Amino acid sequence: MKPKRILADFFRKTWYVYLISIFFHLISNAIHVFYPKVLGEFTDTLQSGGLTSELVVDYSWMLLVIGIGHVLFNGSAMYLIMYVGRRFEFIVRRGLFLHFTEMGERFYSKNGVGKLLSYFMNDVTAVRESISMGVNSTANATMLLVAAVTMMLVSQIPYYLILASVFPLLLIPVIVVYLGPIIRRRSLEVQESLGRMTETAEEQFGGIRVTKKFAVEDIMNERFGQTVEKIRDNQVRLVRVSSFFQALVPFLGAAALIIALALGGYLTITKQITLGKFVALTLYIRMMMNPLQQIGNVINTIQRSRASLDRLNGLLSQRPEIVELENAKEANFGDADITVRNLSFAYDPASSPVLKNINLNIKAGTTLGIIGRTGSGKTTLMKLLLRTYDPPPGTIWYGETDIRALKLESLRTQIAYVPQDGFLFSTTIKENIAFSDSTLDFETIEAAAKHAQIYNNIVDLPNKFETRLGERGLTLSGGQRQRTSLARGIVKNAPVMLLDDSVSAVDAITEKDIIEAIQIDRSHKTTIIIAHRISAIKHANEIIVLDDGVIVQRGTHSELLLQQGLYATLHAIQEEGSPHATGTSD
Ligand SMILES: Nc1ncnc2c1ncn2[C@@H]1O[C@H](COP(=O)(O)OP(=O)(O)OP(=O)(O)O)[C@@H](O)[C@H]1O
Repeated sequence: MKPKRILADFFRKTWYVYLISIFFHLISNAIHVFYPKVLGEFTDTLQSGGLTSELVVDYSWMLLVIGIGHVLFNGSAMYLIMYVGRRFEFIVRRGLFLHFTEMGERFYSKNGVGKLLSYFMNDVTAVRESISMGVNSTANATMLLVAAVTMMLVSQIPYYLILASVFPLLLIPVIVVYLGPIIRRRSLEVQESLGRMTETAEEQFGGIRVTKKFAVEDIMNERFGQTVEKIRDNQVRLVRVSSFFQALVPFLGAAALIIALALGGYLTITKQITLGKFVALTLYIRMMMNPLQQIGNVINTIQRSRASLDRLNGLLSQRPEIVELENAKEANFGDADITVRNLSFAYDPASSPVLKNINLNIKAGTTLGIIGRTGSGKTTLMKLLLRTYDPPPGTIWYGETDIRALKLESLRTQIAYVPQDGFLFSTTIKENIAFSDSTLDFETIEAAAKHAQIYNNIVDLPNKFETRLGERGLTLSGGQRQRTSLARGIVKNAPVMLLDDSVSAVDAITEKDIIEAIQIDRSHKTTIIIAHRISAIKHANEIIVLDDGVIVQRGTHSELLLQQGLYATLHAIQEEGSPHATGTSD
């Protein structure tokens, strides 16, 4: 896979805007460099006593035209460059977002939200600034420098005088080669510490309620303070070297001016050059100082933004780990059994497997219950059935097709997945429920809310289904959120439904109502239910008990109760006081 080169791609699309802008800069500078020449001629005319009031008016007009022409073309050139700079931001941010949506769970486990936000904010802005300012100032400054040197040459100022005056400026490239990599390295450190700060801030805002409840604000402040201090330290290291560089450039410009004044002054006094040429020379050298300063800034900014550009290119070059086959098939789960064959899976090849040799056959239209201790691999199995992680080839089959041969989008539209902590968006409850299909009619949404036992809570809210979550602090309780998320899964009416401990936050009576509703709703559709409470799965056609990644028991509720094992133990604990607690079964 070719590494991503966002800047090259962008320039390929927008080169003509830059060309027009550079052309405008060219005209603007071509006009501007007449300024010292006109003033030099004016000085000579004044010195020779030939200055008349008509000539004063003519010179004034010339200077006015030079001024207006310069401003007009320079302004237009700047506008164009700024405009494409903003387009760059827009295109890259959109591209980044698209890229993020393609990345899998493993990517998000490794990269925190804060770090990803910092790519969006800091890095994109750094690159945009450098290309806007960089192109503008470099084009402007280079042309002005070339034009100023050319004008000096054609103004019959002696070459040795020009060479001696501009000599200090020739040292700039040498300094750039030496300091550039140092600035780049330190900028990378700054960007990385900024990323860490955003990450910490995001985490701390997310966990602020826990922080307050544990009254550990001081510890959190201290932790956040450390990330900010790290930024400060890195910034200071960067500023030290970049300020030195920025100061050095005008210093060399000033040295050039001193040589021009001393040597040019001597030649003027000894009548080897005219006063007009001396004035023009000093004005040209002065004129070169601004562009030199600009070039100094630009080089500085470019070095810094190269660190950001490398980060962005590196990020965009990462491929999603779950890749669809070229000839991937549409999923059609209407009457497809789900088969799991010899499935073993580890999140990290270096660590021990989380699932070991799992074998299952879930007949189309039946219900499978999964129970097991925490950390036994239940959610991992769900994730593999959804292919949010890639199972080994040939281990999970929908009908006759290996899951890896299915189109990802069609696989996931055929499955309704309801996680334990379903995320709700800051939009209306109706939109949250109809998340998979915004065209759903209201009756369907209402029916799903009723099945999920959340309907009565919703109609009690100020705007019922149109109530916006998050607005004016309106939030739902944990159980209400879970049931809304369940309604979102039910409304999808998918051939396969995966409920991952989706009724854990409701009371026993509500759970019973929900399970009954789901049983009716999905009587001929495949449903897999993970639960910690036996009451949520005991109706299933088959129940498996997972322990440390292994299926240790399987059967129906009554079959499992007859076996001595984890299931009966769990049942006894949950039904304390019932006959199972004393070791008998029903
Ligand atoms: N993204 C991940 N990367 C690495 N290890 C993981 C990841 N997700 C889960 N694990 C590990 O895999 C094991 C099984 O986790 P899993 O979430 O499947 O268990 P579970 O049975 O669903 O647990 P619970 O009942 O608590 O939800 C655990 O040891 C967990 O630490």
